[in-house]
Amino acid sequence: MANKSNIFLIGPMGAGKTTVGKRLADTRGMEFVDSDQEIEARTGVDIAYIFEKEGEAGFRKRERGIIAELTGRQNIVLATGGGAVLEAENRQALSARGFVVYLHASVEQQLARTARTENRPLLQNAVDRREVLDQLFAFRDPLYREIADLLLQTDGRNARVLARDIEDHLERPASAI
Ligand SMILES: Nc1ncnc2c1ncn2[C@@H]1O[C@H](COP(=O)(O)OP(=O)(O)OP(=O)(O)O)[C@@H](O)[C@H]1O
Ligand SMILES: O=C(O)C1=C[C@@H](O)[C@@H](O)[C@H](O)C1
Ligand SMILES: [Mg+2]
Repeated sequence: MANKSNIFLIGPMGAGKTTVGKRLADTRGMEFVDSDQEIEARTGVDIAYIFEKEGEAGFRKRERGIIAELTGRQNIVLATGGGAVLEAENRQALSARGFVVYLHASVEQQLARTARTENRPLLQNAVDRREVLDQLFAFRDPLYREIADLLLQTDGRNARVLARDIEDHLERPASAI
């Protein structure tokens, strides 16, 4: 049976997974974990460096290990990386072990919120960031939807309101979710 004591946030870069996740964990008194930050803390280097040394494949392997471990915990709010849903193994673990919230954002909004590219090597050297975000989104949106228990549009909505929306959904009787 799904462990609904965990809340897993998925969605593209700039959807607000880290920002909303922290806020939600604070208000619910839950532990907040971010898979990107966890990978950096454990390796002692940043994501861009891992991409540079090991390629995207190396990063995905580390991400898979972290997601397998973190989804085994209880009572956490987990903000995942934008590409976590690419791996079938991650999708399976996320959907089986928690309540999955897809934070949706239009490419326009993603673009505005990802001006800082340090932790986003896929955007760092892009000639056309919009085109990259467009392509990633076209491929990944169905994967996010596949495992989402709840989809929230984030365009023009602030993190406080979004965290409260998630809270409201969780307070509803299971049959209404
Ligand atoms: N709902 C929101 N409204 C306005 N700004 C936001 C909102 N959510 C996040 N932001 C801002 O957008 C930027 C990206 O947010 P955040 O890092 O939380 O995204 P993310 O989904 O975790 O991205 P990534 O997949 O790259 O980790 C931050 O500067 C954050 O302050
Ligand atoms: O969308 C992606 O593939 C990524 C998003 C970030 O959260 C990081 O996990 C990394 O930059 C890759
Ligand atoms: Mg994040």
